[in-house]
Amino acid sequence: MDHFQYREGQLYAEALPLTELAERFGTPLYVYSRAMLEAHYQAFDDAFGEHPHQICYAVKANSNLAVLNVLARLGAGFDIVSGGELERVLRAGGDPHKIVFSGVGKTADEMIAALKAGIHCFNVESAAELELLNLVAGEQGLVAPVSVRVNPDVDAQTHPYISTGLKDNKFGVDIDEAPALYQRAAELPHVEVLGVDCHIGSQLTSLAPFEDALHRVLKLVDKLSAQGIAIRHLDLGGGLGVRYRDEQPPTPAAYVAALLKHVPADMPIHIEPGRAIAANAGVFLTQVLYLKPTAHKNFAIVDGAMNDLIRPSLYSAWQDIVPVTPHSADCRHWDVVGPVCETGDFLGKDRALALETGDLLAVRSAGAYGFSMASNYNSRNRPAEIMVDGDQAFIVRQRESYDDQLRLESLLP
Ligand SMILES: Cc1ncc(COP(=O)(O)O)c(C=O)c1O
Ligand SMILES: N[C@@H](CCCC[NH3+])C(=O)O
Repeated sequence: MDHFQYREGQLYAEALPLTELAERFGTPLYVYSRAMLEAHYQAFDDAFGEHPHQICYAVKANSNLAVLNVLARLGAGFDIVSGGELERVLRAGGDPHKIVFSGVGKTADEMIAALKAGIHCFNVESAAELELLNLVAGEQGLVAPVSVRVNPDVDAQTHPYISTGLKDNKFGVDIDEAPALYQRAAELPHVEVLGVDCHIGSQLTSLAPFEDALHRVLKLVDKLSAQGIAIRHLDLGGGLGVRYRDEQPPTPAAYVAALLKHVPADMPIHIEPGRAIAANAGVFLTQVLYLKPTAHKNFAIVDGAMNDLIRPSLYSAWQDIVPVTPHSADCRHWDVVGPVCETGDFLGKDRALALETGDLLAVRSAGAYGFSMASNYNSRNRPAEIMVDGDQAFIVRQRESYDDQLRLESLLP
């Protein structure tokens, strides 16, 4: 259910009008719906039924502590890719035993922190990483639980920047080379083989690539079993897409059903959804500063920019932009652009909107890869983040101040 709905001519977040949130907290502003985060998580969890599983929310999608905490309370695990994400999960009350650690460039320090925290599994992405992990774990007097992230060479049919399961991509270990690496892992004293991991890309809108990848993973599991290496879980990654415009991604239920069709009933499955949990649970609220109609194009200059929400600039991603209080000023086509000094600074192009200066706009589907990819480019303070829960709104991250931005810098003596 969409909890960003119009009521009496105003867009609401759950039981609160967005106009009220803009007044109280200012713009630009990220607004999340707790009910939607929970419902999206629950949809995955319910879909597994009795099948043993762990949903490891991909922290990179939205790493706000309150978001992580809401999910941790539901029993979520977490997929992390850095020491910073580990720290966030721990501070948000996440269970370290439900953390999987992905990423091609884990440092020794990050490995140590994760080992000490007692994470569930390292998703190892290269032979060199496996050797370092073994060494580091040995030095700590510990054994590192591992899966090898395999690259199955499957085309995820998504934007080339967010495809990860092709031979050309930097991620994972060529699936044909995986048996040898597992053999090596089995021989190393300070790693213990737990599972196989695979993540082929993000914003997938059909099931076929997931199923292709799964077939290849299951073949590998058989091969490994013949080698005497038992696999105790499958981590099938994240990547389920969402509807930004007119995409029709499979539901979590259909996605999970497609996986379960192929996997033996006693084989635990981990998945790492990020976007499908967070994207549509958030909006990015921005206010029109100036209208600049020209002979060729109409520009609506808003107070939110590419530093706050970079997906449109980075991937030419389309996100819906809707008026918070629709009115009947004359409707034109606008490029909705920010104050940043880059031609590529836009939130949307050629949008049919009736606009007046001071209007509030909501960029939909902004809960994932929104704030988590924000920067201070042009020395702009990053926006505040608000979590709405029914008729209550909580500041879950304050708006940055100039002092916040400059705290770590200093002049020469
Ligand atoms: C290893 C890994 N797991 C999970 C995810 C989450 O992907 P998504 O947000 O598309 O579900 C990503 C990002 O693509 C990833 O790299
Ligand atoms: N950041 C990307 C997705 C990359 C997923 C991370 N592996 C997006 O906004 O769509």
